[in-house]
Amino acid sequence: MRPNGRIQTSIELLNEVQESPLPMDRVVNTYLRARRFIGSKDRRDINARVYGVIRSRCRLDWWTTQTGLTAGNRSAVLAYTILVEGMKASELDEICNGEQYSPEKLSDFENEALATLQGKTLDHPDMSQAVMGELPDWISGLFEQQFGKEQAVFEMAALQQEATLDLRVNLLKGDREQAQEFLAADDVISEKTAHSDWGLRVQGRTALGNCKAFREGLVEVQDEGSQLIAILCDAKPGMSIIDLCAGAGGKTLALAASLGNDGDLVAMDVDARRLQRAEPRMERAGVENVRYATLNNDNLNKMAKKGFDRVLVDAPCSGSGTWRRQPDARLRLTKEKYGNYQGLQADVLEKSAKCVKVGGRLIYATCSLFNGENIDQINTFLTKHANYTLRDASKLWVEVSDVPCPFDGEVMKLTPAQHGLDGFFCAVLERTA
Ligand SMILES: C[S@@+](CC[C@H](N)C(=O)[O-])C[C@H]1O[C@@H](n2cnc3c(N)ncnc32)[C@H](O)[C@@H]1O
Repeated sequence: MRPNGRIQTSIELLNEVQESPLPMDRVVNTYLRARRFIGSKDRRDINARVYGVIRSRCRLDWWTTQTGLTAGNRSAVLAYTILVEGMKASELDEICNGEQYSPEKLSDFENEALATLQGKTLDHPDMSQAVMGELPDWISGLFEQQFGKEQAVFEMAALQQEATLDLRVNLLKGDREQAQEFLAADDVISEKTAHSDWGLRVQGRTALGNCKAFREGLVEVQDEGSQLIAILCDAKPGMSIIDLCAGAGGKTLALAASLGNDGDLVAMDVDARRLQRAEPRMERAGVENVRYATLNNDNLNKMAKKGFDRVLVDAPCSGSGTWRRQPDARLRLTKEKYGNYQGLQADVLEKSAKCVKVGGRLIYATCSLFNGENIDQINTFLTKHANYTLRDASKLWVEVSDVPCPFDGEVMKLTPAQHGLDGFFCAVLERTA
């Protein structure tokens, strides 16, 4: 592929990402899978540009607006080639020749505007905090409210970094030392994670599908922060547990390992297709005691009759804590969607309350950084449910792990800037009557 073909493909791919309701990584994979003729070097180039543009989209739009260009995928990619890739404006003009597979020829206006970007850097001192933080204004405002002006800058910057690749070792199949050996045999170097004693952090990027440790279920991909939520569930062999928003089973797998295949584990979700994706993962991991149930009133009533030791509510949320991994998600979140998530969270918390037995625990978690989805939900719940009490999570931590507690206070709040992990929230409530 020639450079102009790569640039045009990047523009087309960004158009597809914009039009699809699916997460960016799925759109990119589907697009490239359908075009096997695109070679590996071209793929790497296109991938790097497409993700680079999304990660710097607010700053690129700031620049294109300054120059009078219409903000859009074409302008953003063209500006990116100059501001980030260091291409000369004259070279860009030459290669955008309008021939087959090339971007449309640059207009005189585009040409002049793009030429003014040459020699400039992506960052500019006149950019607002929101633009520098690569967030829409209203979300930048939420960060400021939440963390204060100074810390908000660090949190927003941390969300722009690439996330690490963390694995959870499946204790049903082996331990961390064994997993490290297996991975090393496939040239994957890892180190033990600091806070989760089930975790390994992989150096660099790797195709895990080629590793025996992954294929045989000894390791699963799971951010260390997400592992800490499973640790706080304090699941023990023989317990009964519902994972109420199990999705494709990330946390169910961790809970299953704690149960050691002894106990009753129910994976529920409103989305039956997501639950189906959990099944092969459970099989690979050697999990034998999980049952699946759609999250509906009938099934909830059945679960309520039984009463469970633990109910994990890994609630649907804005996902703001995971924006290092999904840089497109921050551009897709609207005020309306954010409000809807809060409604869903209150609803699912309410539903879960009746499934916990007296003395049992309700564990509420999100991968959001915002109080509106986190502590505010817990406070509202507690005002309505006098039979629940908040257990101090940092004290509980000492009972469940030998590793020093990675957070302070009654609830777990992890942030990319403070912990180097995805952002997570977790509160443990105990049913007293
Ligand atoms: C954060 S994800 C769960 C991730 C999963 N626990 C894991 O560790 O891989 C939230 C899940 O909540 C489910 N969910 C539950 N109730 C929902 C509702 N009312 N509307 C939308 N999604 C809901 C979604 O289908 C989604 O799978």
